[in-house]
Amino acid sequence: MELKRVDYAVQIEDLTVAYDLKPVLWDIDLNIPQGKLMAVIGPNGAGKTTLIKAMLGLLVPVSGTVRFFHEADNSLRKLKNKVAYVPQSGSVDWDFPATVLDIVLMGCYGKLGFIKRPGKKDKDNAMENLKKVGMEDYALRQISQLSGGQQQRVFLARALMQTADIYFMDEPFKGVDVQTEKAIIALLKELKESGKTVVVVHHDLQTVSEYFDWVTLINIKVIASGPVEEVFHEQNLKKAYHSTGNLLKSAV
Ligand SMILES: Nc1ncnc2c1ncn2[C@@H]1O[C@H](COP(=O)(O)OP(=O)(O)OP(=O)(O)O)[C@@H](O)[C@H]1O
Repeated sequence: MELKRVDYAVQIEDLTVAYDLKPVLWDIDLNIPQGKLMAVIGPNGAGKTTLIKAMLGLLVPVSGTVRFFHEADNSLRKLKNKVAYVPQSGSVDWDFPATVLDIVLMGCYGKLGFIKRPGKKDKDNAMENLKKVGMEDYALRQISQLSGGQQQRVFLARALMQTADIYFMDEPFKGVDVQTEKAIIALLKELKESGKTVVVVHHDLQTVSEYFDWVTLINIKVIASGPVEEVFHEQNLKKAYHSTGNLLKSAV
């Protein structure tokens, strides 16, 4: 029987990351197949944000390799149009003068190069993406004058400008209301349906089965990774969260 070749968006091998010599990710081996909508879950301080940053090359690991789309050259220069990143809201200092529209238009700099200015088509596209996240009425508002949840939606619109192949989102539902959360997950599912890979740091265990088709549980090490219906169960959750209680209530 011929084995089907799996196309991976990300392949991580032997990844160890430390801050001040203290390892916070230890010997991570992880493959993320293309076209999955994947949650990264684990307790506070488990290394979820660090994992995303290490994948993106924003941190220098102690050891290990990260490969995107089976490419040998993983320099950010090569990948900048393929990878989009929505950082945690609150992790960016917005104390500089820029409108919501300016921020969203930054999403197409990779495509434009640094010299070309965005034109009418880019602006129309930016407005379209602001509409998708319900923020079109705020286009000319200063970014510093938005709530955390609204800023998060603007980040998302900016990521959508990038038409990347893989999207990394660090807690996109943090500080957003239920309606916005539903709108964002509908968008992420749309991205997945169009063949994109979406990796989301997520905290709400009760919504994992509803939102995602793939999940990685981490706590310094990878506890489990795979289809939600196979690996998202009480036993793995207890290992990841060092818990003895029922973490899932009636979620699964
Ligand atoms: N810049 C840093 N310098 C030193 N230690 C850090 C730094 N950033 C994170 N850490 C530590 O590394 C560990 C992993 O942090 P990380 O932010 O990746 O966890 P997380 O799983 O995303 O947590 P949370 O769910 O609380 O956001 C934590 O113990 C944290 O205190």
